[in-house]
Amino acid sequence: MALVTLNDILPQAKQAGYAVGHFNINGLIWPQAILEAAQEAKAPVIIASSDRLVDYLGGFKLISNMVRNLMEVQQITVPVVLHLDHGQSVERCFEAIDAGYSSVMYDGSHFPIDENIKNTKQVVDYAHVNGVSVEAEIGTVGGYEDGLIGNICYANLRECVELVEKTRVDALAAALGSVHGKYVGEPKLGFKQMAEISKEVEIPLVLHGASGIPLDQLQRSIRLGHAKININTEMNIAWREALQQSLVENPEVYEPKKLLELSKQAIKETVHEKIQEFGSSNKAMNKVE
Ligand SMILES: O=C(O)C[C@@H](O)[C@H](O)C(=O)COP(=O)(O)O
Ligand SMILES: [Zn+2]
Repeated sequence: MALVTLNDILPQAKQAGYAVGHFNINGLIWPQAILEAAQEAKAPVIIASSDRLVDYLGGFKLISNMVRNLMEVQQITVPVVLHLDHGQSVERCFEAIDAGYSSVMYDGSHFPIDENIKNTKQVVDYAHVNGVSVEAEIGTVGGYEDGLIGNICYANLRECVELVEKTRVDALAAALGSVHGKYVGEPKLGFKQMAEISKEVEIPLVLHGASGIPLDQLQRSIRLGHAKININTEMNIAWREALQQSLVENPEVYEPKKLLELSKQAIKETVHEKIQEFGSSNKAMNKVE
């Protein structure tokens, strides 16, 4: 199956009350594990490369070819989106589109709203002509974002409505108290503001920094319009713990493939767990009406 866009999978997820998992890649075993889990669970899936890691991973073209080739080799039949996460400039989004990504996020959240809207609109115009979907961001997710440490800054309702109307973006990440990386203490999402934004903004919402958010808060966010949920940290913690176990248990082994097998399984198990939590298993066959 060819890559699909957010528009092929998020509207029906929102309507039916589940969310599609967005999983970041940090090396070859991540897309392998994510695709295996999604295929086994019969779940649509979003494979994302964060802009801050694109060059480290070999560049847009390599990532695009890698994901397409893995889909062929692994005989993947579930819908897969290849998405640029936290695109750092309009030009970087154009590069990802030219390299074959089926979706991009332009992260203009650190700009004043007028500039965020102007830049997001440029990305949307180019993306839509090329059949690619676009996610935008308003407000600041706490923790590590876009290569910078940010303090939480809630999305403003009026700005969300204005950005969506003026740019015709396909999905909106409205910062509402979530944090990238590990939470210190219990996550507390702003459900009052979430309900207000969800009422006024018709397009699917995106939850960043979802690692560590308890199931009840995830499910409440899904009921309030979140159809895309981003996970990176939980996969990486599972990877690290399994790698450490492999190294301790096999002091004589130096073949990377053997040492990495357990950590690949750990990534896969995390993706399986999240797919169950988000309610997207067995949703791969839903077609866009
Ligand atoms: O780490 C990145 O660059 C990607 C993340 O920002 C991703 O967009 C995300 O929101 C995942 O959050 P996490 O699970 O809390 O790492
Ligand atoms: Zn994020």
